[in-house]
Amino acid sequence: MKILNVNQIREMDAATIQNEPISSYNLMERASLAFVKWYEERFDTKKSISVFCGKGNNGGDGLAISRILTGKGYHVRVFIIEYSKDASKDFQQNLEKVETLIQIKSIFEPNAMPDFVDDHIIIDALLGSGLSRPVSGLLEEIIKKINEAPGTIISVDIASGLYVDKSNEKSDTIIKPDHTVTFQLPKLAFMMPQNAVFTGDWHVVDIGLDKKFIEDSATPYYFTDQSAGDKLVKSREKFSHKGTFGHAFILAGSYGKIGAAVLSSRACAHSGAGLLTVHVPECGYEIMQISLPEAMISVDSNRNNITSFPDLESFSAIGIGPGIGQEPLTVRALDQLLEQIKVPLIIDADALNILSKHPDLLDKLPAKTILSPHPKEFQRLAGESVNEFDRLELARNFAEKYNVIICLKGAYTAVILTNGDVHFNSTGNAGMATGGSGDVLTGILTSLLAQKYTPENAAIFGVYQHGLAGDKAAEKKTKTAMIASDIIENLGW
Ligand SMILES: NC(=O)C1=CN([C@@H]2O[C@H](COP(=O)(O)OP(=O)(O)OC[C@H]3O[C@@H](n4cnc5c(N)ncnc54)[C@H](O)[C@@H]3O)[C@@H](O)[C@H]2O)[C@@H](O)CC1
Ligand SMILES: Nc1ncnc2c1ncn2[C@@H]1O[C@H](COP(=O)(O)OP(=O)(O)O)[C@@H](O)[C@H]1O
Ligand SMILES: [K+]
Repeated sequence: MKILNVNQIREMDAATIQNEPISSYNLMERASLAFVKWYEERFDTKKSISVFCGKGNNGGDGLAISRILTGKGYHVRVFIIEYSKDASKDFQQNLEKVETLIQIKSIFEPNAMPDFVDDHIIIDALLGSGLSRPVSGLLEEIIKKINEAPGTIISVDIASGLYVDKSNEKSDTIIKPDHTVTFQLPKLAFMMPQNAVFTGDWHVVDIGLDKKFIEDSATPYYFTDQSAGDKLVKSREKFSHKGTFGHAFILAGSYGKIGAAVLSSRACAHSGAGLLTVHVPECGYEIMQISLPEAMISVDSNRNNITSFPDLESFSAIGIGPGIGQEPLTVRALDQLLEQIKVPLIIDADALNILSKHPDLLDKLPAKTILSPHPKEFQRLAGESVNEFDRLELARNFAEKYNVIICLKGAYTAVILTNGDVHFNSTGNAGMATGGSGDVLTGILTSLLAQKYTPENAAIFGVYQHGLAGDKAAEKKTKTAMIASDIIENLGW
């Protein structure tokens, strides 16, 4: 699924109106019906509803939603916030239809806000994608009061006060919804951890906007939903043999961190690689043999750390980093590996930290190497950023500069390709915020590279499957009880 910017969203609405053709009033009706369908599936008529409307098209949606919900037997109160004399044409048209049906209260000053009872729904239709400046004055006061109110807040399209595709200031006043019901496509703002409280759980509803326009729109931003994820699966042919699926090679672990080697190797084996060799320090030999009899073990001459590696000739892809530490001899081994490698590579964890401390190594990275930093590792690698939009730009520049693919890990892991395209992942959950989850991802990515997925597809698909396995694990064990091994148990496609 594509993520478009605010201008494209406006053009997409206009293209739909022109090409379908449909009147803007009827498009608003369709959007409002889609919102109501979503609402009906979750809330019964017992809960009373207050709809807060601005005077643009987002407010117009609010009016149409109020009318449709009233028609379905919901108890709806409507408040129009009179922050401006002007109103959009479709707002005005909807107002005329609603006035005869429902009592509307116009609010000219903050103290005119109603008192709310606990079990109450607030629909936020103050401002939508048309936000052009931070909210102030009456609107700001109203938003503060709504945020303090008990009950459930649902934002129409986007929380009022939140920009679609750029960073807000920390001081901005923005609705903090429990849910956002957004039209047609997810918004870039939803991908940023800084905006989690300003999106709540967000849901995309289809309002039939111009598919051709969306197809033809150029954007660097994509969302890997189920249909995008499913398209990337490579099937296992009937006459395939273990040679077909490559020989993965993982270098991981140090004294006290052999678990990282176990987790990444097990994830690799469970992601379809034909053969797997794991290189560990001597202290990891027995642990690895017992934990994963399916893998071949290559043992370092050093007891506690990785200081060397075997001949690389027979391997089809290499993953390095989980738990390796940053001892000088390990740094040297990584340097030598970068000199010799001729197959796809994924670099994670301590290997990334080594790159941060030895930036000269960055120039040795083979084209399309995958780097999988969490935000802290990325900061060490590329430096500070003032907000998450800025961090994303930094990552895009870094990916282009070094010709690498970055999996910037988080709730919506951003897979950043060498051309600057960003694929945000849809799967995964907070149960994965537990030690070892990242090691599991390294194993999956090494496995997919060994199976000759392109580095781009390996990164997008691997991140997607990692999150999906995490979701299955959370379903079975709960987010609290699941551990990284449960992600491995639930791999498979
Ligand atoms: N255009 C269309 O065809 C459709 C639009 N839809 C709805 O329309 C919304 C966008 O509508 P609009 O473009 O009218 O935008 P808004 O409803 O977000 O309102 C924009 C208006 O508010 C003003 N404004 C912007 N920032 C302000 C601020 N901080 N304080 C006070 N006033 C401010 C603008 O100058 C403009 O007049 C979408 O979010 C969606 O809810 C949907 O009905 C679907 C179809
Ligand atoms: N809240 C979350 N929602 C979805 N995925 C998450 C969340 N928290 C962590 N993850 C995922 O779990 C993994 C954690 O990786 P990392 O921080 O490297 O962990 P570790 O170093 O412990 O292995 C990443 O793939 C990340 O995307
Ligand atoms: K809104």
